[in-house]
Amino acid sequence: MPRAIISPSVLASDFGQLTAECKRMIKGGAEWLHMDVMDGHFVPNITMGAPILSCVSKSVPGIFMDCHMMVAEPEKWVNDIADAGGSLYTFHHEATSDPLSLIDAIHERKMKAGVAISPDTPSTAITDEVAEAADMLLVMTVYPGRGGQKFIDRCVPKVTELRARFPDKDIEVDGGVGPKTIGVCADAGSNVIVAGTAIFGAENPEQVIAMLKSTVNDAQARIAKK
Ligand SMILES: O=C(CO)[C@@H](O)[C@H](O)COP(=O)(O)O
Repeated sequence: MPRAIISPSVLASDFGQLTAECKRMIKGGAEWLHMDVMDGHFVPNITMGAPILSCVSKSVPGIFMDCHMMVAEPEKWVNDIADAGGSLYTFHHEATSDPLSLIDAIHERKMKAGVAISPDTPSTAITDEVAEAADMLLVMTVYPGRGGQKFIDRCVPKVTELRARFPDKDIEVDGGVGPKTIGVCADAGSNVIVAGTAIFGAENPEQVIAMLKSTVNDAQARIAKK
């Protein structure tokens, strides 16, 4: 049964705050830290790249960096992100023509490989071969590009479809996920939860992390009994 993993999407305005928030989230129960890498091409924004991630991994020992590569040429950054200490390298299905070779390249550098689909990409775009080679599938529940957007409900059936096809795979949801939307995500079968605004905007982030986690674990137990 896939276990609940909470991966806060770290929001920070400087490096000191970034590392402090990562440490606070780990202390507060987060297993992973979701690092949004945006290149200004695949998405309009530019965020951080390998040099920042390298500093984070050195400053936060033991961190699991869940690197979400919102980039136009995901093949280009595998070595840099691996050298920077990336743990999971998730690329967008829409950004590559050869996902299997990319997954091999990611595994060669000892990172886990994730495949993301944007809201307009159907779950069937992820073939059985690609899903089986990958360690995680990411269903975006907003258009990639920035935090704080409204959860798109019509993306949820894609989680259900992928969970039915791949009962043991880690399935991540990302975008507008929080206490109001976790129920449908968990019931659909997602077990890796990314949340930015819902965690960082809360008075008590630890409570939100615990609530997200218990909702997923309860849903997974129900799904396993069916
Ligand atoms: O990558 C993205 C959006 O592009 C997400 O990781 C968001 O940054 C998550 O933030 P919230 O939607 O939870 O505020």
